[in-house]
Amino acid sequence: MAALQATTAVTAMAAPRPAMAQRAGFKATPVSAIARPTFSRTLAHRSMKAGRVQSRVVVVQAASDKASVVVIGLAADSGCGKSTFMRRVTGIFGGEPKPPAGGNPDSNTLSSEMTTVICLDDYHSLDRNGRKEAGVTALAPESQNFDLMYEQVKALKEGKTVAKPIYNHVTGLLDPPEDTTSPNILIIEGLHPFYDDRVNELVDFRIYLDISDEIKFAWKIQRDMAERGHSLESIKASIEARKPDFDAYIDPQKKKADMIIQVLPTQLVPDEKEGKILRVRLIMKDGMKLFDPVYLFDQGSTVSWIPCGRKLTCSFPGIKMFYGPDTYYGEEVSVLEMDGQFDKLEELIYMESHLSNTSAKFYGEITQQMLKNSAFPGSNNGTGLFQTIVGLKCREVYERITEKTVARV
Ligand SMILES: Nc1ncnc2c1ncn2[C@@H]1O[C@H](COP(=O)(O)OP(=O)(O)OP(=O)(O)O)[C@@H](O)[C@H]1O
Ligand SMILES: O=C(CO)[C@H](O)[C@H](O)COP(=O)(O)O
Repeated sequence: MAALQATTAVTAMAAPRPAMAQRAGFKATPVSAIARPTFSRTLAHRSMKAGRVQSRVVVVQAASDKASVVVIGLAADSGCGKSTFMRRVTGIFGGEPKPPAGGNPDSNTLSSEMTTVICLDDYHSLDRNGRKEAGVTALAPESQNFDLMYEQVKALKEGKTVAKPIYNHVTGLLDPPEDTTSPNILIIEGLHPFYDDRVNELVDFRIYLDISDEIKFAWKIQRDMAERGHSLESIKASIEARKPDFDAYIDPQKKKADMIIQVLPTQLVPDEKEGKILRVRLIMKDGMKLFDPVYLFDQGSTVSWIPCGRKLTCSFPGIKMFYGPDTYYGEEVSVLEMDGQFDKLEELIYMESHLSNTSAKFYGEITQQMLKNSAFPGSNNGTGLFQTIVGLKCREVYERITEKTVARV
């Protein structure tokens, strides 16, 4: 059975974490003033046989003067739009996210000037063959190395460099580790960012993409059948095989999330099963120190709004917005909902002007981001709109924790 065993010994001084900024007392510091780590040396002792990687990884690094690394967690099942979401979020911080230069072409890591996105699939402890032999899915906790995940996310948060394993989705094997340096914003995305309490504690802002079974199925068919040549039966079988572990280990993480984007079939067209028109809900925890929930018209009220008419062009079935307070697993939340889709993306500015607490830095920033990313899936509906708003919230969380100002892009 293939297994990855890695121990990470880290000798470095942890940078102190500043007290959380009070909103009123922000001091603007240019992004260019953010310090980078000064020195890093990695010793990796590896022995590799077919299907088996044993790795002892020692990261030695001098104390970093980095003020604070903000960790954002994104949880979702596979094929639920994490990559698309990440492109929207990282775009808000500027720069083009790229895999590590000159490294493994199958690396799952994407870095830009301010952000690094690591995929938690890299902490699979069993490779594809190992899971097959053990009779477990990739969603099961026994397929993950949570000890290493915790050590490395903690080290990255402390400004250190780590030798992170790579799960190769092409070969299904665990590849030799890649050096990962500490960014300003670390995004951990995957199946289990909030499952292990130690890892969960390190996360500053938790996001969950909750895609209903009907829509997940429609997206899987679209991608795996149309683009990857899989049969309908094999897609159905793969979804069914994953379902018990998804329900047991992935889905419950949404209770721990600060914001949830829930994607459901539309209620505007009876029996619409193709997943083309979506009802999308942004569920936001109330009373959080690091962000304020978005609201429509009047905070705390319950509002239903059909924006279609003279100011917003809508073809059938139109758009219906909803906003109101609710409870979610016993916690107070605010919910913003959009059912339907836009005809003309540039007219989104009309809807944007009725939303408050969006964390936009200027009038029309949401519309500008949506137009910039108009080729991404979901750009004409609530998935793109709410992913963009959550991206702006990521920036707000970063600015509140670090007391730095991110330049507008
Ligand atoms: N908002 C959306 N609207 C419509 N389709 C979408 C949307 N987001 C994703 N999809 C569909 O789902 C597929 C998977 O999206 P994406 O690659 O972003 O997901 P993922 O969670 O990163 O997947 P994986 O973990 O399997 O790599 C896309 O190819 C697209 O067909
Ligand atoms: O759920 C998943 C996370 O994206 C993958 O299925 C898991 O990582 C296993 O990958 P593969 O199917 O390439 O062996």
